[in-house]
Amino acid sequence: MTDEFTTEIYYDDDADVSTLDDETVAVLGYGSQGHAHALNLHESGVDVVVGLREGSSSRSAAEEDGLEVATPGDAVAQASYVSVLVPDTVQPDVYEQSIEPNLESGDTLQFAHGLNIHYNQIQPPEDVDVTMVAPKSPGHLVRRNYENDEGTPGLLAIYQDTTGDAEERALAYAKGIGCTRAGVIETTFQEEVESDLFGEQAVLCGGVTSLVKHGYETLVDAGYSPEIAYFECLNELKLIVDLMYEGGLGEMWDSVSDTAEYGGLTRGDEIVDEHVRENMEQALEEVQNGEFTREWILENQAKRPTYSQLRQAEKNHEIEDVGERLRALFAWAEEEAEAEDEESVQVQADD
Ligand SMILES: NC(=O)C1=CN([C@@H]2O[C@H](COP(=O)(O)OP(=O)(O)OC[C@H]3O[C@@H](n4cnc5c(N)ncnc54)[C@H](O)[C@@H]3O)[C@@H](O)[C@H]2O)C=CC1
Ligand SMILES: CC(=O)[C@](C)(O)C(=O)O
Ligand SMILES: [Mg+2]
Ligand SMILES: [Mg+2]
Repeated sequence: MTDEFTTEIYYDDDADVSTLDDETVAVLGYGSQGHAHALNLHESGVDVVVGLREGSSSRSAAEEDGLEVATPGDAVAQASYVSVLVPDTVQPDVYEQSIEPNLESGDTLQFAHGLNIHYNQIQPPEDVDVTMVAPKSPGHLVRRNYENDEGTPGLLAIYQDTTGDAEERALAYAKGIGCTRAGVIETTFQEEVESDLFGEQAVLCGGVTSLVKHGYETLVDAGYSPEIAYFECLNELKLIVDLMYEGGLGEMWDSVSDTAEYGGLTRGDEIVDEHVRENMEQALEEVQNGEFTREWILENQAKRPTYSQLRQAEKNHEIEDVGERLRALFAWAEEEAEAEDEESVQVQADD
């Protein structure tokens, strides 16, 4: 642990996976996060059982990966540590049907995102620990980083500590999935949920795809070739972000030309301007006051009409077609396609 920062950050030396030696961890769900947590914990020496419904297509993937699989209810009954890694929208049902009836006093209920606890969709009994270890990464990279002896930063929060050991056990879990290699920040469920929802909407997923599409469309509508627009606005973004990831904004500015730096510094804030900032504040407010979550819950109750439509429109965007054709011609594309095939056999998230 270090006190150089505004908040506590834990590293490998602060955690001991053997804290979980006498426990069985039930990992419910074998999707993006589920497969990564289950496999990383298993390889860290933790006793893992994966909880999946009979007939779930994830079952064969988990079994082929050498993991023990049971129904969600049986997995919870066997375990003292229950990691809830089914989609946020199904967690309340899974909780009601399979978790609650099989929870015992002193068990731990562990989440990778605090949505259902923070917005009161799951109300656990008072005699269990409720914790969160939330990797700040897509699940597939939690797995890839672990396999490459690297780590993924994560957040840790304790909502309820009845045993007195909640923190120690959550740290052991965080170490087991590889998060303490990169740093685990202590936070609250509220701070994790609000910052995570804001981040994915405004910057990571929503903001960046919108920026890419606007850039692409501006060029193509002005008569430039779709292939050039794709390389300029999508492909090269990864290369630029890699530099920021490695060395901050400064390393990126140092690597690009002075012309790019001057153009970026003068035009960037004119394009992504104060109005965008106001929109971000609005999105944050809708997260904070629960409006976004209410909308998402109702959208699911209505069987996702808006979500399905928007997903389809995104799939149909011209940039997806151009990109697919260009990526297929990358010299290393065959190797990548093979690796992806292997991964998709391993992880079938939607079943
Ligand atoms: N996707 C990501 O990279 C991240 C996800 N999280 C959080 O992790 C949790 C899990 O999210 P993902 O990994 O994206 O989920 P996912 O959508 O990849 O999970 C699918 C898995 O859940 C199982 N499943 C689906 N419906 C089920 C049901 N009714 N009963 C039992 N099992 C069911 C499927 O069989 C599959 O194994 C969520 O709380 C999410 O917010 C946190 C950080 C990043
Ligand atoms: C990958 C991640 O951390 C997200 C964007 O918060 C999520 O998938 O929910
Ligand atoms: Mg996140
Ligand atoms: Mg998220």
